Amino acid sequence: MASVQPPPAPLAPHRPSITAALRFYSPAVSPRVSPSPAARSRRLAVAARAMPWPHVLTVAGSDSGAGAGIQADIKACAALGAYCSSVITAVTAQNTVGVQGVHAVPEEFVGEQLRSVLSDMSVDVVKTGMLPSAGIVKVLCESLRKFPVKALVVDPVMVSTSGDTLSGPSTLTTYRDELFPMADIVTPNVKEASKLLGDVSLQTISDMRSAAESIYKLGPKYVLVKGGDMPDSTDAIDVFFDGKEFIELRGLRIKTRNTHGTGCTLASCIAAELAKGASMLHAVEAAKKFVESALYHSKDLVIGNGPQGPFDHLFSLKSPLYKMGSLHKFNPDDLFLYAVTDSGMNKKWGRSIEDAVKAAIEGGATIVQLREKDAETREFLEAAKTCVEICRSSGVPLLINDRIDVALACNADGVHVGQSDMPAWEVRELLGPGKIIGVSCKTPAQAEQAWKDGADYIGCGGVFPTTTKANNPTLGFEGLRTVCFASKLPVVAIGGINARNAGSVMELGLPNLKGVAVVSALFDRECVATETRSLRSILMNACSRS
Ligand SMILES: Nc1ncnc2c1ncn2[C@@H]1O[C@H](COP(=O)(O)OP(=O)(O)O)[C@@H](O)[C@H]1O
Ligand SMILES: Cc1ncc(COP(=O)(O)O)c(N)n1
Ligand SMILES: [Mg+2]
Repeated sequence: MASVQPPPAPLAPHRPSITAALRFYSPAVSPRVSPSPAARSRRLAVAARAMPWPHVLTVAGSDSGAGAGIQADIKACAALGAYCSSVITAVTAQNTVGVQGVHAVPEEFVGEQLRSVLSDMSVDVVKTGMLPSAGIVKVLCESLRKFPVKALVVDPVMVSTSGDTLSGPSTLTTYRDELFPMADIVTPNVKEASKLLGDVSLQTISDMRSAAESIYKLGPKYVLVKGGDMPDSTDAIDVFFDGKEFIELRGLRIKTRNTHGTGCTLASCIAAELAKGASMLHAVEAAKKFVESALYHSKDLVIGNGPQGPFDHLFSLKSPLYKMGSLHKFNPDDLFLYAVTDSGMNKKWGRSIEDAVKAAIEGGATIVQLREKDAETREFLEAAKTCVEICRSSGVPLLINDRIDVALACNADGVHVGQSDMPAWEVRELLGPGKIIGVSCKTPAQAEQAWKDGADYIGCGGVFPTTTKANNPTLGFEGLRTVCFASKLPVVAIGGINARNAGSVMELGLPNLKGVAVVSALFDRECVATETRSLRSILMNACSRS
C-alpha cells in the first residue's frame, strides 16, 4: 500500500485577493532561485484560497453505459461547476437493457482510494452511490471519521431503475446503523425507502411522508424520498423532511425513456450545490430543477436499444446562451409588489429608466420588469445593464418584457412574455433553466399552457380597465378568480391596479395569488418611491386582514 501523507494544515482565515495570489506567480516578482518544497506548497495553498473550486468526492460504482454511477456523478458536478473526484466501489457491466454483471472492488482498495483523495485534496462534500458490501460501508465510515468533510450525501443505491440488485440485503443494517447517523441527507427512491423500512408498501404521498419520518429517525439531518418511480403520477414529486416540516417538491414529469441515472445525478447535484455553499433545501431544489431540465432537453435522444436510456448532463454546452453557473432560485413571494416601468411615463416625468428603477426599489418593490416598448435597442440595453446592477445589489430580480435578446445581453434574471410574443417553451430553450419566465394569461387554458411550457409564474389581467395597454379586455374579479383557481403556477394580478383598489384585490384571498403588478400607479406619478411605499403598506395591511 502506498505511504500516505498527513492531511494538509487547515487554511488560515485570511483570504488574499486573486490579484495578490497571481502576483505570487508572476516571474517579475518571483525569486530567481528554485523555491523549497515548503515554499512551493505555501504558494499552492495561497492560490487555492484565492480560487476555491467546490469539491465533491463521489464514492460509487462505475456504469459501463455511462448513464448512472460514477460517470453520471462526474458529469453532473461538471455541469454545476464543482470538481468531482471518484472512489470506485464496483465495476458494473451495464447498458440500456440492464445490469449484466457486477465486480466489487476489494474493501482494502476502496480504503486506499479514499485515503489517497481525502488525505491530499480539500474535499467539501462526499456523495455516496453504489456501496456493494457491508465491509465497504464500514471502510467509508472509518475514512470519514478520520477525514471529516463539510457534508455527506447518501444515495442508498440498492436497486437500479432497471430492477437489478446493486447492493444486497446484508448492507442494510450497516447503512442504517453506521452510515445514516453520519449523513446530512439520505435520498432513497420509493423502492429503497421501502426496503430500508422492512418492505413497507409505499403507494401515496402520505406513505412517502411516513417513510421520510421513519428514515429521519435513523439519524440523518434531512431525508428526501424521491418519487420518480411513483406509479400514476403526472408530476414528479419528492418529499423533503427536515425533522419538523415536510415539503413536497413538485416538478414536471418529463415523458421520456431516458431516465437512467436520475437518482445518481440528483444526489451529485445536491452535493455540488452544498459544496458551493447552498443551504440544504436550496441545494435539493436546484438539483431537482437540473434533473428536470436535463431530462427535458434529452427527451428524444436515442442511445442503446433497451428500455432506459441515458440523458445529457451537459446539455447547456449545446447552447452557449445558457447561463448555468448560478441557478437563480425563483421565489413566488417576490411577486408581492411588482413594478413595471414604462418609457412613455418616464419621459413625461423627465426621469431615466435607471432612476425609475432605483426609486421603485427604494419604496419597496419586490421585483422589477422593464417594459420599454418604444426605446431604441442600444439605449435600452445600456439602461438595462445598469438596472441589472442596481437590482442585483438590492437582491431584487429584474425581468425584461418581451425582448429575449436584451435579457440575454444584460444577463437579466428573466423575461415576461405575452400571448403574442415568443412561446414560453422557446424562451426557456434560449434562456436555460436558471432564469425566471412569466407569461400573461387571461384564461385557465393559457395558464395550463404556461405551466406546460415551463414558465415560473403568470400575470393575470386586466383586472380593472387600463390605459397602459391598448385593446386589453377587462377580466374583473371573476376572471381573476377563475384563472387563480385553475393555475398550477403563482399568479400576479395586473391591469388598472392602484392605491385605491390594490387592497381589494389582495383581500380576495385567492389561491396562488402572490401580489399585484403596477405601472401607472407608480410611474405616472411625481414621486415613485413615495407611491411604492404607500402601495406596499396598503398591500401588507390587506394581507394581514385576509
Ligand atoms: N420522468 C421524470 N421527469 C421529471 N423528473 C423525474 C422523472 N423521473 C425521475 N425524476 C426526478 O429525478 C429524481 C430522481 O428520482 P428517482 O428516479 O425516483 O430516483 P432513482 O433514480 O434513484 O430511482 C427525482 O427528483 C425525481 O422526481
Ligand atoms: C453503478 C450504478 N450506480 C447506480 C445506479 C442507479 O441508477 P439510477 O440512478 O438510474 O437508479 C446504477 N444503475 N449503476
Ligand atoms: Mg430513477
